[in-house]
Amino acid sequence: MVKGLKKTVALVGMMGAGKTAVGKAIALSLDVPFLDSDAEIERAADRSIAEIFERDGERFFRSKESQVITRLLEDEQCILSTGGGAFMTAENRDFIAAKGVAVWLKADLDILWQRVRHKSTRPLLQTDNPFETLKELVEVREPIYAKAGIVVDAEPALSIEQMAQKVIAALVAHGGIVKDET
Ligand SMILES: Nc1ncnc2c1ncn2[C@@H]1O[C@H](COP(=O)(O)OP(=O)(O)OP(=O)(O)O)[C@@H](O)[C@H]1O
Ligand SMILES: O=C(O)C1=C[C@@H](O)[C@@H](O)[C@H](O)C1
Ligand SMILES: [Mg+2]
Repeated sequence: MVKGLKKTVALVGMMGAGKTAVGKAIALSLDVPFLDSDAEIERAADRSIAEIFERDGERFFRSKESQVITRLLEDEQCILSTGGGAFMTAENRDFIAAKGVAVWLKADLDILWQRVRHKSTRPLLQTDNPFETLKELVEVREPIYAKAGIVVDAEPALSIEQMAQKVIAALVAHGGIVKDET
């Protein structure tokens, strides 16, 4: 049985990659806490991400995001799902590497688009051509996500639970992250 964590696992990757959905399933399976930086920011501000972007702007959101990630990485080991843009900031990447390990859930543009196209909760995609915006974000961000210590490919055929088990297998293969690897 694989249970417990020696260090916090920060899931990084694009909107729709499954950081939140798969992160919850990983935490349940490992019997560790699950935290989501987007949800923590919304809770602290008592407003949705869309409202925060609209009223206070992206800069304000990014500064809250860094604060929340710093705080959560100081707490008990957990599965930490980050927002899609969090890993773009060097300070966030350095802090994640110092306190835990980053896992990039790597999903291709088609999968991402299928998952985000009907949702209006992602302010960065409120453009005239959201598919093109998503494509541009993927192109700019992929080389930076690639700095994560572990990369797990999201195959379209895999369910949330199957993806969770694939990530856990990658954590075990890496060594030094999960507690009981027997
Ligand atoms: N492996 C999967 N199989 C089927 N559906 C999935 C899978 N992974 C995620 N989904 C679905 O895709 C949608 C987006 O996933 P999720 O919210 O977890 O993405 P995210 O990476 O947290 O995005 P964001 O950066 O915007 O928070 C959700 O509806 C989720 O249920
Ligand atoms: O990719 C991004 O920059 C974002 C992703 C979401 O998780 C939220 O953090 C927000 O919508 C910004
Ligand atoms: Mg999420």
